[in-house]
Amino acid sequence: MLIRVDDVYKHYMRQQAEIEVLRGIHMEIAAGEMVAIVGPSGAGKSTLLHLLGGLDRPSSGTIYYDNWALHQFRDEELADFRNRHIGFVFQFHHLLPEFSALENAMMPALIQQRAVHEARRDAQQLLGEVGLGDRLHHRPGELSGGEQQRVAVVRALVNAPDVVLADEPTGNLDQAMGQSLQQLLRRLNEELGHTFIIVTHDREFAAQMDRAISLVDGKASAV
Ligand SMILES: Nc1ncnc2c1ncn2[C@@H]1O[C@H](COP(=O)(O)OP(=O)(O)OP(=O)(O)O)[C@@H](O)[C@H]1O
Repeated sequence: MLIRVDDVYKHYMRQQAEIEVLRGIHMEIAAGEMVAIVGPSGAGKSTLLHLLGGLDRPSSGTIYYDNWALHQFRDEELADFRNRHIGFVFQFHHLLPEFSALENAMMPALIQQRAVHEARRDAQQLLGEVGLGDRLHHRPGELSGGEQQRVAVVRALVNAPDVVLADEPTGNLDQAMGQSLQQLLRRLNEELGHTFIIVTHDREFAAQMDRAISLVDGKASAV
């Protein structure tokens, strides 16, 4: 699925003053690409990722997924679109503490009202692929940070989304765990062919991807 961002602006109101965070973003991302979004703190990287994921709406401009313009969807349609086509991985993985790794990973499939046995099969297979085949019934509190982050990656992939959006997925991991997660994301991109858009401060990680887009002063440019 081709993603096209056309002249997107985003401003926030703060203490009655308008701050313009994104000022006319243009970009295109092809199916299967793995793209880094880099830029200084406060540049609007997370803001852009939220807009791409339909978690928030631009102040003006349009985001297209193939021929669908996100702004044409009503809120509930957007939520459904998100659940079908987009997987999210955040820095703090937001796993549900009362549920096992397997149950957490199945959650988006159950929300999509897929059959429980299918959800379980897909989540279990992906957990095996990320090396957690023997951790299925552990709760998040019984897993290491890197293991929790891998569960969050599986949860993002379980509905076979077209696009995976990740916001600093390695941000709270130590170096070794961060690197192993980077390699895992790269391998999943190559093997499964999902499009990955990843906000990262890590230059080495950005350099491993197909390309990087830099956000500075509210505008995007190729690195
Ligand atoms: N909901 C909001 N209301 C008001 N201002 C906001 C809101 N969300 C973000 N901002 C502001 O927009 C700017 C961009 O924030 P954003 O989180 O997108 O930056 P970032 O590039 O992801 O930064 P970092 O690398 O530090 O995470 C910041 O100045 C931030 O304070």
